[in-house]
Amino acid sequence: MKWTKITLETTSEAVDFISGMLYDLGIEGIEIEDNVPLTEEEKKQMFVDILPIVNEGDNTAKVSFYVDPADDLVSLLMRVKEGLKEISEFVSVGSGNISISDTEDKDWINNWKEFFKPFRIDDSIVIKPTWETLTEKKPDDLVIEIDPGISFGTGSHETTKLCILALKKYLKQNDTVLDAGSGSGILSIIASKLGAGYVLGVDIDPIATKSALENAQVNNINASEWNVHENDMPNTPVAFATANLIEDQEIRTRIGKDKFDLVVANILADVIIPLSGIIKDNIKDGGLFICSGIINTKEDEVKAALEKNNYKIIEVNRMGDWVMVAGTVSK
Ligand SMILES: C[S@@+](CC[C@H](N)C(=O)[O-])C[C@H]1O[C@@H](n2cnc3c(N)ncnc32)[C@H](O)[C@@H]1O
Repeated sequence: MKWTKITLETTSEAVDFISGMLYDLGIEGIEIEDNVPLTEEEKKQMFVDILPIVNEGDNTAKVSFYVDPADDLVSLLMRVKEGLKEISEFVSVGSGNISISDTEDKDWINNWKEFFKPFRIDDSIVIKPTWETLTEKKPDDLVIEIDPGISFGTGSHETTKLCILALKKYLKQNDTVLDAGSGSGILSIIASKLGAGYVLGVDIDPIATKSALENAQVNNINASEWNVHENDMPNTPVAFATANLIEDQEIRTRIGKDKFDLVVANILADVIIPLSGIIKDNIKDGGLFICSGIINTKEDEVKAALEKNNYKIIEVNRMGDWVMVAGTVSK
């Protein structure tokens, strides 16, 4: 199958905002050609879902992404242009020229693999692509093996890292966990390995739920402690779909009194804001909502939504242009 490749010509300082805007439009697998050299630390943290192609140079950049030619390209490009206009109000977007070309499926589905190498989230959590060999391992390392396929969730994106660090800090042994927008299953798997009693992953994308199941198997997650469900109502907010799943008797029994100890959602600010209100009823008194996928321009909106819904915000953490907010529920 041929894909349509869209390339935006822009500036280095606009790249993160444009990536966030495309991400808000549901576009993943973005490719960046950035003419500002990265530091060694930045290279380590680079978002592998966004392939880094780094040149020395002049502050110009190109952001490319791929769409199915059957999609409504005209509407999408109009939304991209509106997004560029909004971004240009606070940062230079350069020429903003857009070019369109065709490409083969395998070009972008597989070539990112060469950039995805084992890496550390912190001093004890290591993410390893399933096809790589780990050369340096400490005795207490928790090694998670991941093949995200074309789903989101290599662990290298700042939002995933922020969620992993929060899970490590707050998850208690035997907690019941909902991973809303589970993608490759990376957060579900880590929650399970950190001692969760039961984890339910939910994703709108059937390719993601399949990949999450495969990754759970690779990581030897006990099927009785883990489950992933497809949100088969694509136009329904994840919270409503989740509430439906919670009607499932087996799941109700597993999570106990229909409520989770912890909900983690790395989706998008625009999904998290309504989700925070709806999901609160499915979080135990004193339980925790960890949310990320929030570009920094939306931090205040998300915090206001949590406060309005009576969460007590206990932590806000930031990495690059991305934010994680954690709030406890008190009824
Ligand atoms: C940013 S990815 C996060 C993946 C993984 N949890 C991580 O942290 O790397 C967001 C995921 O949410 C899913 N998603 C978006 N909207 C959703 C909805 N309404 N219901 C369920 N999943 C949704 C997407 O398909 C995607 O896999």
